[in-house]
Amino acid sequence: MMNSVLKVENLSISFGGLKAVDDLSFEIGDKMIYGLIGPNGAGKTTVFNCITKFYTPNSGKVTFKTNTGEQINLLEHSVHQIINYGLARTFQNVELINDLSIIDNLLIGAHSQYKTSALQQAFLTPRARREEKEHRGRAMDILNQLGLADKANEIAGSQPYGVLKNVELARTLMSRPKLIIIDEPAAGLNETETEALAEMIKKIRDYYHCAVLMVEHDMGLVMSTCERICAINFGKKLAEGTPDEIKQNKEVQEAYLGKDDDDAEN
Ligand SMILES: Nc1ncnc2c1ncn2[C@@H]1O[C@H](COP(=O)(O)OP(=O)(O)OP(=O)(O)O)[C@@H](O)[C@H]1O
Repeated sequence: MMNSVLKVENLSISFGGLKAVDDLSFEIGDKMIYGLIGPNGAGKTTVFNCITKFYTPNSGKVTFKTNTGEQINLLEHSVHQIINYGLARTFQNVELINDLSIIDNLLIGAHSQYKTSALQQAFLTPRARREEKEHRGRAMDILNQLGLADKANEIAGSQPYGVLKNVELARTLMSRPKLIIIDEPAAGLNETETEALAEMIKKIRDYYHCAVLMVEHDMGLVMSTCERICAINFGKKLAEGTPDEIKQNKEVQEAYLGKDDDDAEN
């Protein structure tokens, strides 16, 4: 049996008469970079929204191995609890505070980790000051490790979109995640930025030993980054396997290109 960090079992959700996700199961191994792919409207974002608690599925189970090794059913916990258990996410549109520096944006990402109260922080008690210093040190270590140290004091709003995507990923590390879920990371990036992002995702996994689930439309990024891929269409699993297995799978090819390749080219 796989040593998994996330196990999705028989997940289903309907909107009116439409089965957006239909009895879907897949499993992500510890420290694995995993891709969930599918054509437009396949149900990827809906799966993502069920895992991150934005939607409540009609049925199914999502088991997550927390940073203390405990197995929990995510569907029974609040979003706030989930972050503390070691599950972090990024958004399709970068969600950073434009007026703050890059390092301050990372410090905001550490918010769930603070042990001092808001009042202690407001009055900068010695304990709060110590804690702030620790978090600043960790933020700087992360920026250093990921090659972003020279950007630490730059104002987020002044940076190109590609850099901000990397910063958003760096910020997730402040909560010491076991799994980072990334929603359509290539959206809005050019080819060079997408390649840089792929390198960043691999670095994050290698240095911080966390698994990554990427929900993505762009096959190039997924094929070059993921170790395993689950392809879905109409909410159902089409195939699961290595990038090569997925590339060669007839059903996946048909879902992306249409049944007749000649038609797809025209
Ligand atoms: N809140 C909702 N209400 C009604 N229908 C929805 C809702 N969310 C998603 N759907 C429908 O569920 C299906 C799956 O949509 P979803 O956004 O999950 O696909 P996707 O694979 O993420 O597509 P894309 O690559 O275009 O983002 C679609 O038919 C969509 O219209």
